[in-house]
Amino acid sequence: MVRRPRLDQSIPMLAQGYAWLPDQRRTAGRATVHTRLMLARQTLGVEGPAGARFLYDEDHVRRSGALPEPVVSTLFGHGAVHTLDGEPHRVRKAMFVQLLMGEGIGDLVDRAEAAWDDAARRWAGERRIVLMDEAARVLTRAVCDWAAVPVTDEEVPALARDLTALVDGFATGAPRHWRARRVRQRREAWLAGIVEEVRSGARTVPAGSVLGVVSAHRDSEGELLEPRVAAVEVLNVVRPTVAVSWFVGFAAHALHRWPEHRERLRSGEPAFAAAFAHEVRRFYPFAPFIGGRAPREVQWDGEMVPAGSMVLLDLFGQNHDPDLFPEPYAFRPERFLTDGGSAGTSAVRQIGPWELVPQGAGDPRSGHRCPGEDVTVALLSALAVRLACLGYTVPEQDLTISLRRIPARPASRVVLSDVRPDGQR
Ligand code: HEM
Repeated sequence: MVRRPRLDQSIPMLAQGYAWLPDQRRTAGRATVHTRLMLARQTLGVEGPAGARFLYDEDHVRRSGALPEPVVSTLFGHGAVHTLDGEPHRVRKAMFVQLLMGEGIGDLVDRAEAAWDDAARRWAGERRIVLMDEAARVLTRAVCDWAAVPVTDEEVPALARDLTALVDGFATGAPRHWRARRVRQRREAWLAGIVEEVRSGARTVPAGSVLGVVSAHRDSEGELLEPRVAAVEVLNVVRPTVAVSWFVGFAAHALHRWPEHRERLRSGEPAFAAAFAHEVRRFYPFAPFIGGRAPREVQWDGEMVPAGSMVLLDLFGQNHDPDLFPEPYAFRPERFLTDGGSAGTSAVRQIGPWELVPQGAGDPRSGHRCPGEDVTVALLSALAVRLACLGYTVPEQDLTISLRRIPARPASRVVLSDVRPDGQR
């Protein structure tokens, strides 16, 4: 039996960030911990493949009405796929799977590479650049073109800032939270207007594009989505794609700390680039945990979980579980390769659905696992290779990554100077 705290732990959770659940597990000496969140609601923290399986079973945990209002009003949007269960979720999720898990993502990657190459020529003329901001612009340009969201080159920097703000403000009471709420109101209204233009025929979009598919999507009742909800779902493609800029920042951090990986990335060996992307996603803190609410009393790990309790899966904790990833605090892309990672002969090893969980666990087609994982790995692999091929200097700056800040990032957002697209360092 694990000790159950009486007081709400929301403030310690926000103060400790990614270390909050791992610390509680260390104190309790076991993988399952009890705590209280969201006005003292009983909360169970789980970790590991069995805990993940438990959470992804809809008999045990439901999402509808469970996600905290501040997260829905900033990161996901009201009515988002993240907040649905059962048949409504299945129908909406199929739309995302169709858009994000097929061959179309090659086109998105090509656009991102072209936008990066354009930007890199400009960086060469500048005294210094902030890499995470630049990567957000590159990704905004690419994903808006790919998704058929109409944005001019002049509008890209402001949109990139807004999309970054939506990601940056979900887990804090600081001003960046209130900015994210305002941005969401404004950008949803803008995109809802565009959806209405598509539906009325005033705007034409390529068949199969994100904007076209979401505008025409019918829910489990056969109804079109309200324009505002359609806008939420277009943002749920565009916003997280731009969030890959966090991983680009972490990739630069890794290349700075462990420059021995640069040469192999530069060689363009696809398996190594993918393994590097997986290790960046595993090693660095980004999505802290996921959760939902128990619809009825359930049992887990010898613990009674009352109806209405929150259940959280510790994503950061599981990605650093030594039973799954030996020496979890060593940055080793080779852990994701066959043949111990020997150059030229290795491929990416099979990764179990409940093992590596930076973007959730299980099957993205049937559960809530992120449908954008293929997009993330493809974009991150491509941009990490380009980053490794770039010549630059890393000037004096604060590259520390605080585990207390959610979402974490290098404090300086990675400043580069003397950038040379030719790759001479
Ligand atoms: C930037 C890196 C990304 C991270 C760290 C990330 C992380 C996550 C996490 C943790 C979830 C929740 C899983 C769950 O609740 O079980 C999720 C869901 C989702 N992600 Fe991502 N994601 C990323 C990129 C993307 C991209 C690039 C897209 C789309 C292009 C995307 C679209 C979605 C959608 C639509 C959902 C909701 C799935 C559902 O509820 O069924 N994500 N993501």
